[in-house]
Amino acid sequence: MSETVEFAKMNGLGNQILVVDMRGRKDKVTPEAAIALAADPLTRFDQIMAIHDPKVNGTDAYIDIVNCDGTRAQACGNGTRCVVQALASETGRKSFTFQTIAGILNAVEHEDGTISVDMGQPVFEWNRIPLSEEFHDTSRIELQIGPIDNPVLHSPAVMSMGNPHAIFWVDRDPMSFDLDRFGPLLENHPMFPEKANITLAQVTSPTSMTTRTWERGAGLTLACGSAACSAAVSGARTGRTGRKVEVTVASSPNRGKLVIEWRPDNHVVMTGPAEWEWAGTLNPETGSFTRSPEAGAEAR
Ligand SMILES: N[C@@H](CCC[C@H](N)C(=O)O)C(=O)O
Repeated sequence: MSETVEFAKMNGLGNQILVVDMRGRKDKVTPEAAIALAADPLTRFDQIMAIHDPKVNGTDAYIDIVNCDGTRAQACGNGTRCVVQALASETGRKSFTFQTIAGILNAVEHEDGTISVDMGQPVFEWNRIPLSEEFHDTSRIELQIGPIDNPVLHSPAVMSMGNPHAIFWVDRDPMSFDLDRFGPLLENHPMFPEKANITLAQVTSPTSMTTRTWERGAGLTLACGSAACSAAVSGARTGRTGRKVEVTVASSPNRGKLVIEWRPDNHVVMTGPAEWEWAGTLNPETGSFTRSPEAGAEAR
């Protein structure tokens, strides 16, 4: 049985995150542990952000991202902000460089407590998203759901922000769609050999939009940062918005906001909050856990 590690229950705009400290160890959080933690109402989460020792010079940590169904993800914007806040409060430092499966990310905590993460460069090539069918123009591909002559959702923009995303532009509040019905069908559509995160996005002005996401491996979450980045890129790419937008995440508590800028150097920078909730220890092999008494053990 492996020894326990410390973790923090956090959230990024309501996206439920467990930040797990795996530094100094060779093992990983197992899919079985993730599924067990996700099944307990107290530790129910969307993503685990497991902090490992750095693997390459010039980085502060390797981040292993695990969805609540036990699968691995290449990117998690909201979770990355949580990692920054956790490490900033531990070390007093303000800027960090992380490695994930998708590459190197730089992040900084600002004086007001908000955190900016450079999410890297969007990828539009069909075979790198990946799609199962060749499309030269991925700003609008042929894909629809609902009646053939009157589809409910159609012609998404597709891209990789490290992880695969499909953005369906809609003309009313994304909360008014049955995303819990269409999300699983689209996530698992044969067009996406590695599945996809499915987002509904509505333009509200040249500098603002509203989003709601069905996440690959996690389902309906309250917020998805990489989806907000993808929607912002798609908005600018198709001329719907400028390159810097305020994204209202419709499903998040109080319709929280992220600022997303697709910079001239092609990098996408996401800025928003992160919130610490409580701490505990867990077994990364089994998922058994204990909430630390000073953080309110009465709840367990
Ligand atoms: N919540 C995340 C995205 C998490 C990963 C996603 N479910 C996937 O499998 O690609 C975010 O804030 O970006």
